[in-house]
Amino acid sequence: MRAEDLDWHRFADSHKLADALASQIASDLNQALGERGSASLAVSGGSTPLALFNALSSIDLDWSRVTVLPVDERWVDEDDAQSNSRLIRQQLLRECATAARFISLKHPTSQPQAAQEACNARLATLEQPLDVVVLGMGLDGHTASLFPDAPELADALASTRCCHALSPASQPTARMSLTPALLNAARRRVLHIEGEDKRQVLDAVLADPQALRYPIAMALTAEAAAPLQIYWAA
Ligand SMILES: O=C1O[C@H](COP(=O)(O)O)[C@@H](O)[C@H](O)[C@H]1O
Repeated sequence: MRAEDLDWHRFADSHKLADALASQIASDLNQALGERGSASLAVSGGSTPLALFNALSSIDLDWSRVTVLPVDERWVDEDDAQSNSRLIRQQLLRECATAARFISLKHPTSQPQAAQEACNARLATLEQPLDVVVLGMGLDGHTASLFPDAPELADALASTRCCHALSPASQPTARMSLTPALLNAARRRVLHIEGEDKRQVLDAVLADPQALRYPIAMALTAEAAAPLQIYWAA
């Protein structure tokens, strides 16, 4: 696959991107509510989605029938500044979106490996496939918490379950990540990246799409349920 074969949505800045992506997500969620009575949205953590969360939280839809969950979690307390759950609760589940149901990946175990069964059981209550998945990407090519230097990466990529625990050597905390099996089955799949440096990483991935070196390559598979849309801002 080449960069020009992907479904690119390019924006001059993060705010224009956030407004456009929030409108598309709201439209997808409304369609799901109309067709199935409920909707689901899996979002990334980190710093990139802040403007998106802000734009989405001000959109009026029936959030009480929407389930929101993180695509990954850092194994810290949910009130820790590093917690993706905390970020989503504080920045997305407010204003119009306060009523959304939230599914956390965090469990009270010291390591995520001990919570993998319980986390998979919790996720099994979700209606599948997910309606919308918004992935991010790090400069090392990781997406969700599928890190290139995690010993569990190959197992997570091959898993048929919903989530997998990983311990990336580069990260201060272990992680829980949704798996490609769940992420790639979504009705809408978006990769939200910003900056020239991340665009160059994506170019490198396309030139050498080995999933273990660049875990984001798992999202570029032709076997996914929907094409991957790239939302990029300079
Ligand atoms: O650690 C994480 O990093 C990625 C990328 O984060 P960003 O700060 O570069 O936007 C993120 O997508 C993931 O959810 C998060 O846990």
